[in-house]
Amino acid sequence: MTFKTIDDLDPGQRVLVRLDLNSPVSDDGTVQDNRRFDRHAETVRELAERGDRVVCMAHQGRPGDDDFVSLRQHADILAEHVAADVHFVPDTYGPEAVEAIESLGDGEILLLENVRMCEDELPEADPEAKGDTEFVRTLAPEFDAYVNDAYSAAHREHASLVGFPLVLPSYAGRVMETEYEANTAIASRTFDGQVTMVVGGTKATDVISVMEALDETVDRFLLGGIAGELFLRAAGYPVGEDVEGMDLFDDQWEANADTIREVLDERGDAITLATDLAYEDEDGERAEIDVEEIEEKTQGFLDVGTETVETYAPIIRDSEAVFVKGALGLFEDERFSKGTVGVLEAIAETDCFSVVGGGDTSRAIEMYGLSEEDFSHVSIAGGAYIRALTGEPLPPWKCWRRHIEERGNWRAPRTCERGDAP
Ligand SMILES: Nc1ncnc2c1ncn2[C@@H]1O[C@H](COP(=O)(O)OP(=O)(O)OP(=O)(O)O)[C@@H](O)[C@H]1O
Ligand SMILES: O=C(O)[C@H](O)COP(=O)(O)O
Repeated sequence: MTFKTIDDLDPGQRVLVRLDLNSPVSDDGTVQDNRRFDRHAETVRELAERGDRVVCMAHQGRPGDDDFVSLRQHADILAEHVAADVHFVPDTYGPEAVEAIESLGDGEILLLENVRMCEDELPEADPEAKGDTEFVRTLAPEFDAYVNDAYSAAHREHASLVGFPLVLPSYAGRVMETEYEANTAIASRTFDGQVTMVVGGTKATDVISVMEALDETVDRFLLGGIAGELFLRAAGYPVGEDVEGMDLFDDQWEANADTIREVLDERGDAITLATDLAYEDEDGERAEIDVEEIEEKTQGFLDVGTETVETYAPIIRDSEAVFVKGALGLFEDERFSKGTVGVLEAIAETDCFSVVGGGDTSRAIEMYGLSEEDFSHVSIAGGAYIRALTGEPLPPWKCWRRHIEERGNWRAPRTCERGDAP
C-alpha cells in the first residue's frame, strides 16, 4: 500500500493535522508528558517551518472517564517539544474555533479542543457518515489539506480520522509514515532468516489473535506474561489460573482455551514456553521455580525466570527480525523486570530488524535506560499495532486506498533507517 506524505504537500497551505496526544493523566488532573508529544512534534514543526498554518486536533480520554479532560495542558507540552508557541482554543468547530483558525498566521500552530467533546466525533461509523457530520462540514472549508499523523488512534472510525480524508486532499504525517512502514513489515516484507515474535502482556485475546494471523510468517514465538502462562496451562502445567485476589486468567482461559490448544497443536514446534517462573517470596524478594517443580499454583507468577531468559536470548541473536508484543513480566516492579529487560537487551545488542510495540511494553525501554536507537522502531501504538500485525487495514488507510483509486499520483513512504529497509 502506498500513500501521499507531507513531502507531496506544497508548502504555505492551511493544514488540518490529526495527532494522537492521548496521555496518562494523574489524579490531580495533570497531563503527563510522554513520547507521543515528542514524535508528533516532528510533523508539526516541519509543517510550521515550511510556513503552513498548522491547526491540530486530538483527543484525550473517553467521555465519562477521569482522564477525559481539556487539551489546554497538551498545547503547552506540545509547544515545548516543537520549540514554538502552540495556541489553544477551547472549542473544536464552533465560532470561537473558526475565528481562531482564520486569524492564524503563516507558520503558526493552533490546537483545537478535545475532539471527543463534540458529539459528532464518536461513535464509530463509516467514512461517508462521518464525512457528512457538522464537525467535518464546518471545518473542512477552512483548510487546503488534511494530514493524519494519529497512527495510534487509526483503528477507530471517528470523524477526525475517517471523515476528513473524503473531503480534503489527505497526507500521512511523519509518525503515520514510520509507524505504518515498521509495523506492517512483518506482513509486507520477506526476511532471509528467522522471524521471531515475543508475545506477552496481559491481553491474551489480542496476542493470540496475532499468533493465529502470523502463523505462516513467524518462525518462532517466545512466550511470557499472562498469555505465556495460559499456554503453559494448555501444555498441562498447573499454572495459568487466578489465585485469591487475581482477575487475569480464568476469564481469558475460558474465552481462549480452544484456540490456545489449537495453536499449540498446530505450531507447537514453533512455540517456546518459559521453563521457569518468578514470584515474590515471604521476604518480599524475587524467587524462581522450575515449571516442572510446580505442583499447585498458590501465588502469582510475576515474571519468567533466569533460565528462560537465557534460552530466549540466543534465539533472538539468531533472528533476522524480532517483533515484540507485550511484556514478559510485571516490569514496572524492578524485581520482575528481568524477563522483559533481558529480551529487550538481547534485541538491542543485535543488528536484526526489530519492532517493539504496545503502549505499556515500549515504556520499559525508557524505564530501564535502553536506547530507542538500538531498535528499528519503537511504536507508540497499542490497538493499532495489533491491527497492523494481523494485517487488518486501518480505517484511514481504506480511505487513502480510495484516494489512490480515484486520484492516483501516490507514492511509497520513506524507509526505516535501521535494519534492512522494507
Ligand atoms: N506475569 C504478569 N503478571 C502481571 N502483569 C504482567 C505479567 N506479565 C506482564 N504483565 C504486564 O503486562 C503489561 C503489558 O502488557 P499489555 O497487554 O498491556 O500490552 P501492551 O502491548 O504493552 O499494551 P497496550 O496493548 O495496552 O498498548 C505490563 O504493564 C506488565 O506489567
Ligand atoms: O491511547 C490510545 O491507545 C489511542 O489514543 C486510542 O484511544 P482509545 O482506545 O480511547 O480510542
